[in-house]
Amino acid sequence: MNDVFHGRQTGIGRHVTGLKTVLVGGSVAIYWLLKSANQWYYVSRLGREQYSLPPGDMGWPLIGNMWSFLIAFKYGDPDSFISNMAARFGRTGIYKAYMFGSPSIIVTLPETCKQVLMDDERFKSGWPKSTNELMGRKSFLGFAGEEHKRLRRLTAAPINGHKALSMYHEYIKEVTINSLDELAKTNRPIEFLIEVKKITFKIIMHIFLGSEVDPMMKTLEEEYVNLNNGLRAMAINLPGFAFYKALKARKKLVKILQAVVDGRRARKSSNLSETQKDMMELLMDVEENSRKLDDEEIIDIILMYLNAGHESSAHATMWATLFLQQHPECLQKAKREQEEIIRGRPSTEKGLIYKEIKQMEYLSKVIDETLRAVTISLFTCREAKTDVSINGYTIPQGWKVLVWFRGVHMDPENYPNPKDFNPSRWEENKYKAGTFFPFGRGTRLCPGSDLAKLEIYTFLHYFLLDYELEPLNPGTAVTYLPHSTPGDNCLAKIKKLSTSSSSYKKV
Ligand code: HEM
Repeated sequence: MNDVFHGRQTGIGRHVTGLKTVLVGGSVAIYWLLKSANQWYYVSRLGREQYSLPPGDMGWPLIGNMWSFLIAFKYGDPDSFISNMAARFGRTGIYKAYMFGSPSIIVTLPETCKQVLMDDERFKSGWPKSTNELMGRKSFLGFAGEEHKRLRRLTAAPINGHKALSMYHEYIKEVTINSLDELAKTNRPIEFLIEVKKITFKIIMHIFLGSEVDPMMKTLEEEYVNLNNGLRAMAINLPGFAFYKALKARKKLVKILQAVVDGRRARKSSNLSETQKDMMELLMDVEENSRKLDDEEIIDIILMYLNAGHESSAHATMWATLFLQQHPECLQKAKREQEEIIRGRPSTEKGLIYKEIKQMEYLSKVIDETLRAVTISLFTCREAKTDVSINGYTIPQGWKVLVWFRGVHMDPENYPNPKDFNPSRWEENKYKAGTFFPFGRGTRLCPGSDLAKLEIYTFLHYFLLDYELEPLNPGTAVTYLPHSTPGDNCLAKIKKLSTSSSSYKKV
């Protein structure tokens, strides 16, 4: 009996084991099929080129590698996204992946990044359609070749060079001094990042639109927040989604800017001298080969510049201040340098002189180290115009190329102990040349880099001499998307030092 029972049980057991094997085998097969589907779909149709693709893994259907990307950047160590690829596929510095809805090649070695950024013959801008839609079809973000060059030439000159920058410097000082004074007077906790954003927004508005939009500053700022949120969201144009809100914000911003253009055209000729003209005025005056820029061009270019020109500078300024607060020995060194500058200043001068910035050797290392450690633009995006061979690997035509600046800046081969904030790594002969890309490279090199640095130097000069940052939640977790940001936006008190020494007058 026992044997019969036992025998029957063994029979059922065999069935169960068989079923289990089928289920496990089936799951493995489904897992394998799903895991290979993307790779199979995008790679197999390349023909012979597939055999020279870089190593990598194209992730799951539709989402590709976005899970690993989001998990690393939202819940773990952001740099594990690239270091895991290096661990799995070797330190080739070039990997195939599927990112942001496109088959992509990620490049992380300095030489490879440079090769891509410097080659306009074979690569073009690769931002998704949604980004171009939000920035405007006539902003030059999506343009290539001669048209890109022309619009760059027209717009980069007025915000670069000694003459333009020394003129803007006066306004930057005024806004910085007054804003810091007000922040210290509130004597209550403020979100430091948000307050710095207000400063950089005011500055960029002034440079591009003069004082005309001052009464609308708050509305413009709010609409820019919505526009920015949409730039990093899925392009779903349905109520409730960030992209939908961003398109609405764009419409409002265009309406405001159009009203400014109309007002100026109605006033016909302004009496402003060339140096007093803001960017809108300059763009309205441009005439090349008897062709003037139309309203849509002027508005899209300004809209793009205003967007690119305030958030990034604000993050850099906030992080430099916070890093110094967290590293007292660097803070003291930076402070001593500013005090030294003041001591050498003629008594007739009341505030920071533009040319004194050249004397801020240590502060320049602090700023470079901040730009490296934070890498405000994580990556940029290009698209291969044709099949391109790099380091023996093929980048197929039409694939996106993600130039992963953060990967370069956080690679211990380029920067030992990359997570440490260490301005002294920028001392002569200590760093590896060609490994620093805070503002990109090539024809799309950031046209606002000098202006951004001027804002940061000016802010730090006054801050170091006269103020102290007291974060209320030191050690608060950092979020990494879209930019590295303290979770509490750096909730802090700004205190005026009793030894305040900048010798400025409130403007
Ligand atoms: C710390 C602050 C800033 C950082 C880290 C930064 C970073 C960058 C980077 C990496 C690029 C190159 C993108 C590419 O290669 O595709 C870029 C482009 C650009 N930046 Fe900046 N930027 C900053 C401030 C500014 C400011 C203040 C302005 C405006 C006055 C500005 C305007 C632009 C524009 C218009 C482009 C597009 C250039 C083109 O496509 O030709 N940026 N920026």
